[in-house]
Amino acid sequence: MLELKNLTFNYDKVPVLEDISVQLNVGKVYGILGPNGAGKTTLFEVIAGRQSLQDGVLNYQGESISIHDIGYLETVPYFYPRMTGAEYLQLHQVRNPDFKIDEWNEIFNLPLYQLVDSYSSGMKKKLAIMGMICLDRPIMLLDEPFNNLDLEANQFVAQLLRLLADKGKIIVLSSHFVEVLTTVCDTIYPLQNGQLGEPIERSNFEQWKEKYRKSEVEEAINLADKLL
Ligand SMILES: Nc1ncnc2c1ncn2[C@@H]1O[C@H](COP(=O)(O)OP(=O)(O)OP(=O)(O)O)[C@@H](O)[C@H]1O
Repeated sequence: MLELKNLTFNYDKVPVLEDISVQLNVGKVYGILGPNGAGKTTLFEVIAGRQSLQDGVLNYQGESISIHDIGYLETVPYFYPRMTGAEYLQLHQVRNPDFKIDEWNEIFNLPLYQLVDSYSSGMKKKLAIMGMICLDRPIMLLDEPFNNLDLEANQFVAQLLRLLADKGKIIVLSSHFVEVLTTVCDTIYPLQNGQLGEPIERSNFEQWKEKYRKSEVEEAINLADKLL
């Protein structure tokens, strides 16, 4: 279990995350849904150790979390310049020599012997996903994993995340797209005003989607209608 207790984070005294407590279980896919600037990336970066833990507790299986427990897919993955896709994966393979690069690439179909600089954004995303699978960490955090992926890759990655959860991972992803989250997740947590709202469970997704569409989108479109 991944446990966040009273997690609080500020950027220069501006609060972004306020007293977040949640328990996330093995074998489940969790979605974090929040508007732009809600703090999704900050939350992932604090859990992944990219931002220091200012206040609160982060435990995995009852012990203080280690960065080696976590695989983190950034919204826009960073790659060293002048590196090929194969070299990137070989670096990850040091941690998991059993990872079969060529077999996995039969699925992702990337030009692994070209420089990553020459890849499209979607290709870079696929490479970063391969890297994360290779690391094979028990907790996988994915910030907007579907951005830049084509439809087929989108569907594949969605099912892959379910498969990884079924094989014992804790998967946490963010997306702006409700439809995507409700397809993949077991539970969705809204993040707003620095706090996680009540969890929405799969059995309530349909009902919640109706309400969500009405409250958020209709309000915005009514306002736009007045302004046009
Ligand atoms: N390095 C930083 N320094 C100061 N403030 C920051 C920094 N990074 C993010 N913020 C602020 O923290 C808040 C949360 O940002 P964050 O990127 O976590 O949101 P998000 O939910 O991931 O947004 P989006 O959906 O647009 O990606 C925003 O108000 C943002 O301006």
